[in-house]
Amino acid sequence: MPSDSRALHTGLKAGDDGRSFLSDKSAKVFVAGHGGMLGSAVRRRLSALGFTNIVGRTRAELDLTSQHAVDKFFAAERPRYVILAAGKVGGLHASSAAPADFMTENLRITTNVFAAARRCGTVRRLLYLASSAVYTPDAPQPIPESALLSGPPAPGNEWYAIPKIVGIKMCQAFRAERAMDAIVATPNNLYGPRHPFPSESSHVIPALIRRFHHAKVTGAAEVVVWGSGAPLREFTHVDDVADAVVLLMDRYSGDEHVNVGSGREVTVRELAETVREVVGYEGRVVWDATRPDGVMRRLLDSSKMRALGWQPKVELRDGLQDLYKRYLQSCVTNCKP
Ligand SMILES: NC(=O)C1=CN([C@@H]2O[C@H](COP(=O)(O)OP(=O)(O)OC[C@H]3O[C@@H](n4cnc5c(N)ncnc54)[C@H](OP(=O)(O)O)[C@@H]3O)[C@@H](O)[C@H]2O)C=CC1
Ligand SMILES: C[C@H]1O[C@H](OP(=O)(O)OP(=O)(O)OC[C@H]2O[C@@H](n3cnc4c(=O)[nH]c(N)nc43)[C@H](O)[C@@H]2O)[C@@H](O)[C@@H](O)C1=O
Repeated sequence: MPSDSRALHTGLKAGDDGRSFLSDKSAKVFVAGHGGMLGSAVRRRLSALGFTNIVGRTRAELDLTSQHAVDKFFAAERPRYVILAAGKVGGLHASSAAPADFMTENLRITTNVFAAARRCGTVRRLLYLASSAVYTPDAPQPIPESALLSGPPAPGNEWYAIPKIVGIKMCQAFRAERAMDAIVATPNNLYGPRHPFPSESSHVIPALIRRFHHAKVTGAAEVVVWGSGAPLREFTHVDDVADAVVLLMDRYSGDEHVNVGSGREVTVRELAETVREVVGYEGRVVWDATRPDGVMRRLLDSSKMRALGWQPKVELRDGLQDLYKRYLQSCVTNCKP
């Protein structure tokens, strides 16, 4: 297996013509999932850097689960770079509530985009977004990239994790066949603007912002939070992850996926307290032990990403304050409990 991009798809890897990603700003970049939380952060970052030819499609315009539609799109658009940030995503409860949808949609999106990108023949580099969910709960902490496939993913989360492992392996397979310069970023829990705010299926941060806000405006005496409060999580702001994605597109071409995490852990209890303070809710927090904790700890070893020059900038409290401000702005039209 090649350890770098030498000889990958002759003429189609970043840098062959002396151009790195960041010196190729008029090239067409397809950001799949450009309307999502991470995809929109990547698009904002690329625009700010001066990229002039960013292409995105909503799901209504291009359903990535349809191979025919994806082939047609790639044949017509012929992008030079692809960032695959589309997929079915959700919190702890979401994938166990809809296992078949998580498996089929995420596998289809991955196989369709990889096949079409290869067939169209213009793609110099493709970056796939995996997830820290790929690691087994028994992995050493902080979790190195080498822990991949050292054990099964967390029970209940395999429907999301296994398609993500397939995505990582897909990149390695395409590299092994010298078919495409495909690389992988593996972020931990993300938060930021455009975080979806549905109830049961959302991640913890949007769920808590919404619940504390609703309790504040209705004068409720308590807010119920899931689990014991003891699990540790490493949250990373999407703007920091977007920086990592750009950096990898520019400087990285290797078989191994690259972890992306802020390096700062908090317990769910500390998170709930911070959200309570940011929202300004003065009532009690009650822990619902009938709800799952999920994995007790999942801290990534992101030393490889840092060695490439990445430095996360957004502090959790600042990111939460910004998110709550945006939530209040969106409440003008829609702020259901
Ligand atoms: N959020 C997190 O904590 C983490 C996320 N990741 C990964 O990062 C990536 C981005 O996640 P995030 O931004 O949070 O997710 P979001 O749910 O915010 O965005 C996902 C995007 O994918 C699009 N999409 C989903 N299905 C299809 C489809 N069939 N055809 C076309 N577009 C589709 C959505 O479009 P639409 O809105 O129109 O449905 C949306 O724009 C994902 O691969 C995720 O697994 C990794 C680690 C943590
Ligand atoms: C990155 C990773 O992210 C996800 O895994 P997760 O970190 O377990 O996800 P979460 O945000 O849902 O929960 C974090 C913690 O928070 C606690 N918690 C408290 N109260 C609420 C609450 O109200 N809602 C939710 N969702 N969680 C709550 C909850 O009990 C847990 O301890 C997966 O989607 C996984 O697939 C993935 O890729």
